[in-house]
Amino acid sequence: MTSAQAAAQPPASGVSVSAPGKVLLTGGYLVLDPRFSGLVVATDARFVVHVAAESESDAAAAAAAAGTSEGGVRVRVRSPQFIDGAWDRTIALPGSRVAGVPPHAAGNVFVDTALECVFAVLERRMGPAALAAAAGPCGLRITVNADNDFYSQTDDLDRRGLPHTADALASLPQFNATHTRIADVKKTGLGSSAAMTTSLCAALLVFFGAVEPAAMSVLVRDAGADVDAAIAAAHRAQLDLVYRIAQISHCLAQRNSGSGFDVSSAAVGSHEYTRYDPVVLDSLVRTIKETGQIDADALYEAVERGTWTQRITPFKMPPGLSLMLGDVSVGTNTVKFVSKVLRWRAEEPELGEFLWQQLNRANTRAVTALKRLNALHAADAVEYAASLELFAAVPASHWAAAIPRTASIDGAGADAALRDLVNERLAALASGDKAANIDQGEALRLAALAHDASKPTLACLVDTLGIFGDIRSLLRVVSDRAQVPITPPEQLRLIDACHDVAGLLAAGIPGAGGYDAIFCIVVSDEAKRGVQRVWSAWTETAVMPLLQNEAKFGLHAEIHG
Ligand SMILES: Nc1ncnc2c1ncn2[C@@H]1O[C@H](COP(=O)(O)OP(=O)(O)O)[C@@H](O)[C@H]1O
Ligand SMILES: C[C@@](O)(CCOP(=O)(O)OP(=O)(O)O)CC(=O)O
Repeated sequence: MTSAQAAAQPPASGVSVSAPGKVLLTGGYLVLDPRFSGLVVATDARFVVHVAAESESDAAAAAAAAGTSEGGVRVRVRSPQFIDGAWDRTIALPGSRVAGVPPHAAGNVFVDTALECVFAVLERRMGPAALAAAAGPCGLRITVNADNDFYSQTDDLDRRGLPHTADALASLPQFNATHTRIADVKKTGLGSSAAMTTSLCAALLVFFGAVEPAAMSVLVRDAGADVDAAIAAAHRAQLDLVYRIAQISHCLAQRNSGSGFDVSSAAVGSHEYTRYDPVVLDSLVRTIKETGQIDADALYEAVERGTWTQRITPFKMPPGLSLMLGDVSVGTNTVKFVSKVLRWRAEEPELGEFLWQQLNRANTRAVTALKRLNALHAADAVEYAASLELFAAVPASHWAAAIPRTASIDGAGADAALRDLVNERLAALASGDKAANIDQGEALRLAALAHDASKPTLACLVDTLGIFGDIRSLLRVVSDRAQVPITPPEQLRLIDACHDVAGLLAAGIPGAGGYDAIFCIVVSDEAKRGVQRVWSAWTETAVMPLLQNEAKFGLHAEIHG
């Protein structure tokens, strides 16, 4: 038992824990397979979950309304941003089964599964009587709030007569009401269920003393700092406990699909993610299939003794680079996309594997280039700043035209027939693309600059621009073969238009692709404004700039009172 567990007197005014949203920049689909990894950036849009002991007067009023006050720990969950954001629950002890209680008995599968998983683990650790006592006589009140970026705000901006701009978005109240039911809200693709599940699990574990608040930020705090090794190890183990419970709970709630990169970034922030081997959940999933219920033994076994093989390597955007996300508000059905892509992989296994290997190479090169930018900045900040400035003076399409890439695969050792097939598709798909027209003198000047050995940062920036282009091209071939609109022409046209902006470094369609959003990485404020201008003038689809910045950390806890 840790010191945190021993001091299990819940804080009087409760606990707040927040977790960030995510953007998967590279590794869509590949990251479902533990052989490959993805780069996920955590955003500063956060979910905030507050857990507190229910006051006696509120509990009495609720019990009177429900006509009951008995039967396990009462938990009232509220999401005030939704017209139907109310879920009243009892959690039976012993057993930790969750049941709905009128008048708000309707379920929320992510909330219910998180409650059941956390209580089942706490029950094992603390015993049912101590857990019930720690919950207090009146039960718990849980409040869930999400930053505005998680849901499309365009309807509310229209209602208020405001334009679809970043400034107008910034003027909206925090945790803006959506005026809608939770099932009808338009999501932006930042991973609401993962951020909600992770912050909810963490807030409960902190409230009951199983995890110390300081454990939440252990990875950020301890990076390079001189900290007590034993405390750091204890905190890492506690963060790992949160991670495992959140991962299991989210996985069960979304019926076993998904690589878990979204829960992982909600827990620890931006990183390169290689998924856990799903075998760790086999026995739990099997018992659920057999009985329709979560088996507490199998759950406890997976949490406390399971072999979790995920690899998490923290990542930070290089200095001076900003991530932008344009919400296109149409939406992608990720589960449907994933099942179609996997079906195609089974139909064309050799081509599929070949493309996965090519994509993996391009994804790895993208991450290596971004990491190299960090290293170049550390080595010579003056050269770095000067190169950023040179790069930002020229439209991305001009750099691309001056340093042309063939977008073809030349890999020695690659299967020649597969290589020819992919190269043919790459060429055919690119044949209608708009090419930038720059005069030869300008092309020569830019090429000389990009190859100037005294400007390694500039060379790396130009290379990064090309690598993200290669990723889009390869995803286009996957999209074409699998017949899944991962790279829809509308989105590619928008990305093309963004390449007219000076200072655009990279662009793509995050995660599963499709119609959720596009991302851009820019190297200057002027470039940010340039991209925003392209988005606001875009008439083919509405593009809403989200208030995107990289999160500085994953989970974060605050204790009240
Ligand atoms: N503010 C919230 N309060 C409670 N539950 C939420 C909230 N936002 C999202 N959720 C849960 O997450 C679900 C949406 O998850 P999902 O469709 O997987 O979208 P996403 O890709 O954003 O995670 C909702 O149906 C609900 O169960
Ligand atoms: C296809 C994927 O590899 C990436 C999906 O990324 P998104 O960011 O599109 O995810 P959602 O928020 O669930 O829609 C599936 C996965 O890894 O889970």
